[in-house]
Amino acid sequence: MATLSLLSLLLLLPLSLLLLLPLSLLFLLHLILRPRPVKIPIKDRHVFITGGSSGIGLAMAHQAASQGARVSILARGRDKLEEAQREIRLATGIDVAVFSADARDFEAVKAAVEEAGPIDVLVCNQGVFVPSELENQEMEEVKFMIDVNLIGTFHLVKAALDGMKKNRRESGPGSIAFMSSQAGQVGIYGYTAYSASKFGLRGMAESLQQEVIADNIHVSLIFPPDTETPGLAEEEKKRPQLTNIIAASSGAMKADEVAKKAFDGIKSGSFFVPCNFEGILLAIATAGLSPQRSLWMAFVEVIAAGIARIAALYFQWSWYGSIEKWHAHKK
Ligand SMILES: NC(=O)C1=CN([C@@H]2O[C@H](COP(=O)(O)OP(=O)(O)OC[C@H]3O[C@@H](n4cnc5c(N)ncnc54)[C@H](OP(=O)(O)O)[C@@H]3O)[C@@H](O)[C@H]2O)C=CC1
Ligand SMILES: CCCCCCCCCCCCCCCC(=O)[C@@H](N)CO
Repeated sequence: MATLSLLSLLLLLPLSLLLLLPLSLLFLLHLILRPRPVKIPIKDRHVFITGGSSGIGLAMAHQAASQGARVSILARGRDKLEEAQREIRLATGIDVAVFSADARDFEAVKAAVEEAGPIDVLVCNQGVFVPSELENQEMEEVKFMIDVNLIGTFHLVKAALDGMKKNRRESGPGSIAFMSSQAGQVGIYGYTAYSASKFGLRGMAESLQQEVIADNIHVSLIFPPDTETPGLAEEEKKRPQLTNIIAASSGAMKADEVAKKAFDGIKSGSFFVPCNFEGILLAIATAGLSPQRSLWMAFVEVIAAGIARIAALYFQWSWYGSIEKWHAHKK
């Protein structure tokens, strides 16, 4: 009898410890996770999407309209805006409002945002990408990417925030989403300026979330891989071969799929919004001091941190291998 209970104790003890460890970790995380979970509805709300006349932004405008949102889209080109409007009307029977403005022009952005009316969900998706080694890129192109992708997003937030904060109590939680890129999580050959503009969005998003949380506004950062859009088709004409090789580490997606992931992330109030499997790995590997609302994701981040670092080092090994081979081949 005594030996039996000793035996069961010997077996049960490590077993219960094994269970207790993850359970107490989950409990601890449950206590400390901030900001708290939130749900952000789309239906009957004003969704304002920049770069909504093409690619990912257009796919998001489609989806928002068919989910019953009031949609506004902003871009520079009038023709593409009107074409997008026709296309969405044809597919959903819904009219989106269109605004022609350059995100680099603060006054123009302010005028458009004011005319559109208070925003519930702001999607800053406008973006330009001209891949090149920095050595072969003029400063003009560097500034172009920083201006449109990063400063343009500042313009939008500055223009929209006041209206978004007002009426937040009546109309429920609001969202500000930034379209980053997987190149905003890891530096990629040929993307010195583009990656800098997208990494900048992360610093902006982390700080902004702290500033607007008390106003019930929730920030999302979306990280798509290569996505089939008119923009990518243009980009591919001049992409350095090494950029192609390294970017192929993550599978390409369709604009519709990215738009769907983006809205799922926005609706669940997720701070990081990865779009594919590699994106989930990247999100875990680059979690850093980012806010996390999901208990499950926080748990995975803690448990997988070491493994994720090994995976990251493996990718660096493989990329530097490609770079070495490329230079050897050139000689
Ligand atoms: N496609 C991809 O592989 C990936 C894209 N992304 C990001 O997703 C976003 C959308 O990309 P994608 O759909 O491919 O791009 P597209 O080139 O297909 O569309 C870009 C949109 O942004 C608008 N835009 C560009 N410059 C400005 C500006 N200065 N002011 C206002 N609007 C502007 C364009 O309209 P107009 O030119 O008329 O102004 C267009 O509506 C970008 O931020 C991009 O960096 C992230 C990862 C991968
Ligand atoms: C730890 C595990 C890591 C997992 C895999 C890492 C894969 C990284 C691939 C990065 C691809 C970048 C594509 C940028 C697309 C883009 O923004 C341009 N098309 C311009 O629009």
